[in-house]
Amino acid sequence: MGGVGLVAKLRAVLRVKDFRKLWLSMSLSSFGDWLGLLAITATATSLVEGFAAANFALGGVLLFRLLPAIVLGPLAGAFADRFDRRKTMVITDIIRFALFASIPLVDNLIWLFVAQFLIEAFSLFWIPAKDAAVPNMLRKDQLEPANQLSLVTTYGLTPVLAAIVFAVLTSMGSELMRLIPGVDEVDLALFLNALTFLVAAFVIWNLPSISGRRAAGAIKAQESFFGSLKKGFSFAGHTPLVRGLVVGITGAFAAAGVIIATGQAYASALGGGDAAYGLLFGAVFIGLGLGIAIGPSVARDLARERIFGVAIVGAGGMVLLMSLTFTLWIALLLVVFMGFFAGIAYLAGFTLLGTEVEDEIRGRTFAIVQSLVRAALILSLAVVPFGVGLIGRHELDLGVVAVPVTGERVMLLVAGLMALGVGVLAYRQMDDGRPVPLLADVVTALRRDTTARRRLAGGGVLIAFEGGEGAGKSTQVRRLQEWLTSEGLVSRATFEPGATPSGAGIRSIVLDRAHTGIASRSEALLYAADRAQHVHDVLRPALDAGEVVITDRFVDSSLAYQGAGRTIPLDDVRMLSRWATEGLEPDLTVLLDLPPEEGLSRARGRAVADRLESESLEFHQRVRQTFRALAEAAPDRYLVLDARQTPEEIAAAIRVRVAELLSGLPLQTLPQPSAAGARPASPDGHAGHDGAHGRHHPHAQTGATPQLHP
Ligand SMILES: Nc1ncnc2c1ncn2[C@@H]1O[C@H](COP(=O)(O)OP(=O)(O)OP(=O)(O)O)[C@@H](O)[C@H]1O
Ligand SMILES: Cc1cn([C@H]2C[C@H](O)[C@@H](COP(=O)(O)O)O2)c(=O)[nH]c1=O
Repeated sequence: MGGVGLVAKLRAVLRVKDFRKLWLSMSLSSFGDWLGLLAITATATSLVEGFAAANFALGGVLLFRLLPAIVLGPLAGAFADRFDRRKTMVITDIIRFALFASIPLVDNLIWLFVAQFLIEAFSLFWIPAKDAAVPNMLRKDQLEPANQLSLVTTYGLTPVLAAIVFAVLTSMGSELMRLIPGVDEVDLALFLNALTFLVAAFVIWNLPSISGRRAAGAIKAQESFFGSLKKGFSFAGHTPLVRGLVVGITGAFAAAGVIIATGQAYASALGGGDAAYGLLFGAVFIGLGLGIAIGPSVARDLARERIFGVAIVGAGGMVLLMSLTFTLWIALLLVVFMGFFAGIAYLAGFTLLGTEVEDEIRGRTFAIVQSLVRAALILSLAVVPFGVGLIGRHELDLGVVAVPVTGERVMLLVAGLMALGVGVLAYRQMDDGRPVPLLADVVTALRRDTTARRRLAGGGVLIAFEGGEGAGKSTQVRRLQEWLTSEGLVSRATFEPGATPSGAGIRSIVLDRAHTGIASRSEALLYAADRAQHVHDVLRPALDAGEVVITDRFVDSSLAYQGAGRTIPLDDVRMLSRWATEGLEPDLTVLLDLPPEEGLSRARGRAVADRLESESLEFHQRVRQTFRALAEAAPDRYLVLDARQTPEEIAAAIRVRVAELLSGLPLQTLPQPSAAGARPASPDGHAGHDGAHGRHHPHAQTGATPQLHP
């Protein structure tokens, strides 16, 4: 029942009808875009003669693609925030259809540049409108899988599909000319591309939800266009989270520009030619794809604000190592990792922009990021080749070895350092001051240690006492609570079954010997129902308040009694308990181990045997063996004690282990430890507890655990 798999999440996202339609039309446009890029670059080079001219034409196409964003990007964002997003998208799609279709019809390089510039300019209005609309169609938790789907489609699937279609069209070349006179494969690709925009316009027209509140006229233009533009910049500059995202994404793209610009020189320095360059290029995409696809499940519940900075630092580290690498396969590995971290950062940044920025200003924020990203790319692509040329190729003689110092390596080193710097800067800007140290946060997230994560985040500490009948659990729970109180910590003692009003009813059903014939499964369900209520009413609230919570029995009792005792498969009982507790696990389980004969005789000396105590000795032996097996399987989380020792000896051993567990954690502390007396025991012999009331100590405060004296 653990985490929901990615496939299930994607399915859930695709079940949202409007998002599904938008995603399909986005995929179609993206396919058209890639096909168009291939066709346009082919057209550009075919319209001129000679190697230099072809390269100039190619560079011109890319420059005209990136250039408009710098000037028009922020304007487009303000537009997306002020006007009906659906109409903006439909109109820009129709214009892009006309512009793409005009390229083969006009068949001229200047017009190709102009059309390319205009297409890019209109795309700038389409993208923030779409980016800002998507978060309104989905729940917050669905945005990450939705972004995963969109990014993998745009950068993984559609370019490959477009390349295949283009290759097929190219191979059909002359056939095609015969079939449609005057139309070659490049023309056809461009016409096809144009058509995808027309289809997208039609689909989007039929998606009123894209307009959001704008369609209802809820958003009135109270400020001037330039006023709203200024507000967008001021928001991005003054909101720490957005500022961190902008700095991080821009810096990361500047570093990416350096890698693109040095790629060929780096590949040849590694002793490879075009093939090595191709491999390095492919490795980036493999890494990116992996980062986007599996990054969230690796990072799990690490806060996205933290993942973002950490991933940029990770990518920077990889680039830094690349600059020092002389072996192709190591470089390839580093590039995959670099892409992996970059993919994680991109997805986290994109998702945060969608979830954390209000709809009202989202379009402008996306647009500012877009513009800065493109500006950073252009700047890197323009400046880096100069730097590489200027530095040239040298050798640094270190006596034992001569180290080559080359332009591309120095540039990569600079890019790596720059990424490290912006990663740290972004992390500092975006960190919301959570008390968990970064390393512990990352390690516990990677280990999926949810219990340690709760503890570290000030979410209290849960200690469970387990063992057979009469093992001395209630005695030790009471002693531990008294000691914690004397040490100045707010603690709560509770028990299962029966600590809540409904639980008390369940307790009397399951333990009353008059209730014969309760089926094993219904017994398991009754204990699970008691536990669910206990977690909801008592354990969770107390933990959320940062208390040390001690429970006399928890999940292990169900595993031992209903699992081993009643012979219900352990996995079924485990699943049921996990569902009832929503995955809550103790930080420490103290197992008081005692031969059942001895425990039963102690218990019988106390009161008449209840329904469970009256079970056979074999039943209780199976219970004991299961408790022990559970403890053996996870020794870090258990303290197993021989319950034949004196109560004092047992209590002392427990105090030592608990002191170790609590050391340095942020917990609720009592202002004056001596003033707080121990709580009285409840009438049924269990240590005192606040039960369902969930009261918190009136003068308690959260702070680091004081020095404990076990
Ligand atoms: N270490 C010990 N040695 C001998 N007797 C003990 C010890 N600890 C507790 N006892 C006694 O054993 C009896 C059962 O103790 P306690 O109620 O603490 O056990 P328990 O594990 O909570 O039992 P149950 O699960 O049946 O409620 C009590 O009479 C108690 O005084
Ligand atoms: C939580 C839990 C308990 N049991 C059994 C174990 C004992 O026989 C009783 C509880 O009695 P106690 O005096 O309060 O210890 O219930 C169980 O079978 N399954 C469980 O999940």
